[in-house]
Amino acid sequence: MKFLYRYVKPFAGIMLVGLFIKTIGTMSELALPYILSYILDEIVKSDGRISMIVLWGCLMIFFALLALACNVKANRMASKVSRDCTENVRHDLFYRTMTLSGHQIDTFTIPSLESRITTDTYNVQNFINRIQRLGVRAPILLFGGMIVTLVMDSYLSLVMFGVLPAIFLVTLFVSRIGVRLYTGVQKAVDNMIRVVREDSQGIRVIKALSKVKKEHQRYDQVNQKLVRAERKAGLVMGSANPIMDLLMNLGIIFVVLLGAYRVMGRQTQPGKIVAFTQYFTMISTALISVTRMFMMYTKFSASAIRIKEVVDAPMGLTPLSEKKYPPINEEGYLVLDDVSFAYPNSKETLQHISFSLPRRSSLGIIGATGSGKTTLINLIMRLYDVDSGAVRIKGRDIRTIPEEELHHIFGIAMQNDFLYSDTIEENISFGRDLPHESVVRAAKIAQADDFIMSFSKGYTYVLNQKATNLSGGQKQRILIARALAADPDILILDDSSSALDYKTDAALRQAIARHHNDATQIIVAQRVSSVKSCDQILVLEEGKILGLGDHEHLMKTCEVYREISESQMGGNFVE
Ligand SMILES: Nc1ncnc2c1ncn2[C@@H]1O[C@H](COP(=O)(O)OP(=O)(O)OP(=O)(O)O)[C@@H](O)[C@H]1O
Repeated sequence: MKFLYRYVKPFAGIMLVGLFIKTIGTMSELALPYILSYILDEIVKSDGRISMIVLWGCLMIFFALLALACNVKANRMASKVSRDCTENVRHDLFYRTMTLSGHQIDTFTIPSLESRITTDTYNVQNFINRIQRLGVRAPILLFGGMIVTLVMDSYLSLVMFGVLPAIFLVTLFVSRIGVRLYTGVQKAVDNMIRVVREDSQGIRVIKALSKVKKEHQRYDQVNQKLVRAERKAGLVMGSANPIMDLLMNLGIIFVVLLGAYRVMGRQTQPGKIVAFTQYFTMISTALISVTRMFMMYTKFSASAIRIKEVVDAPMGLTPLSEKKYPPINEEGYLVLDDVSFAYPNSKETLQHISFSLPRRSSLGIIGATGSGKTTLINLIMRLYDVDSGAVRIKGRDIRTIPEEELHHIFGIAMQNDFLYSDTIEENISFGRDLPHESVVRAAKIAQADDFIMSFSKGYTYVLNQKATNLSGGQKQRILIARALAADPDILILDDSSSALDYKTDAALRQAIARHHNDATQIIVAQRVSSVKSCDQILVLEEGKILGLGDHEHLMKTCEVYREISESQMGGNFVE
């Protein structure tokens, strides 16, 4: 796995030390049955001097303690390596997930990205940990045990080896079935989590529409599916270990019976039989571990590939060379030049969009739902790249502007943006360490200061998850304050005042016009009243421009705009 090698490489030294310690521990374990047989067959039989028995007994205790100390130390080192190594994988994976282009996110899908960061990294951590713990121990016990027993009594060893293939085949079979069954259990768990998530998010509407009983039944169904999957897995896997124990016990019985026969014929000694039973347990346990490691490898490599796909995904939106997209000397501050765009596997969402927005002017965008308004904003912010045409700011193609620089130009509030479960202050400041005065100023302009100050804790009032302790209009005003707080050059309000009453909406627009007259504004709205005073209004329909101009111009020239306007307010607006 070349991809993981770069993450494991920095820990190669500590891993080697850990493996060396593990080797000493395992060798010590391997020595114990041999010493035992030596005590029983040689020392007890020769003169039985108690001092010698104590001496060899102490040696056994020494090896047992050495094995314990080495294994504990090596296991701790293995845990550290797997933890630190996976931390780096997770770090890179999270960073890359955050820097994927819109196209890439659509292709990977969000649930899949979530499970790559959680389940897949967990599988990788588990494997790196196990391979260090068992990767040395199991082969040494397996092959070392075989060699020692062959040296002690080759005849008995061959009998013992005869049982091993049966253990190997049963382990392989059980592990294969186990993977399949537990994948089924995992799917059932995912399903249950999905239903719980949906129901807990929609609990209010479920209650309001008296759907509690129906949702209860839906939950019961997925819950029962999970129980059935777990029962099936439990039944099959529950008999796996006893079968394995049975095979091992049968092997031991063979060894003891045959050993007894050979002891009677003076071909071997009783101490060796005792040692053989112990070696047999060691060897078969090691064999089971090796087989399971191979099965684990399949799961691990699938997860590693899924992680690699994201970490090594080509940087979708890196700045491109100005040679390819040279700056243009033009009047407009924000210019869209014949832009067309389609989402993957979809028909063209935007077609031939052009407009030029002077600095400090405002653009309203209006159109039916699904007409492409948000998509246009996504392109202006370069969350997606245009398929053809260009978006330019101050004559520079945005594809040539580094992401950090580009995104500093914008302040944006979207309709369903998220709020953290944190203080209102932090939700407005948004990790930008803005001074308190800037936060308050933004909240005042966003018409949010009054309701914030009505909370006893004011700006330190803590929001619930998903801000359920705020009304829809209050949430929108906090989001608008967030967009305003850093004094952006381009302010984008994407359907972000839809929950405000007309009066508050009008006050908000006036305050923005007064305090942010330096900013170039783009306002996406469903209400004509929200865009009426903009310098230019863009009317979109099915991704095409139907009209572009100010309110008066559009009322005369754009039938769709006139219809929307008249249907909403009979052509007149309450400000
Ligand atoms: N990530 C996406 N992948 C594929 N298609 C998408 C994606 N996002 C939006 N679309 C589609 O693109 C079209 C335009 O969507 P967009 O969100 O831009 O419309 P909108 O005018 O902002 O709508 P609304 O007013 O309802 O927010 C819709 O048909 C939508 O289904």
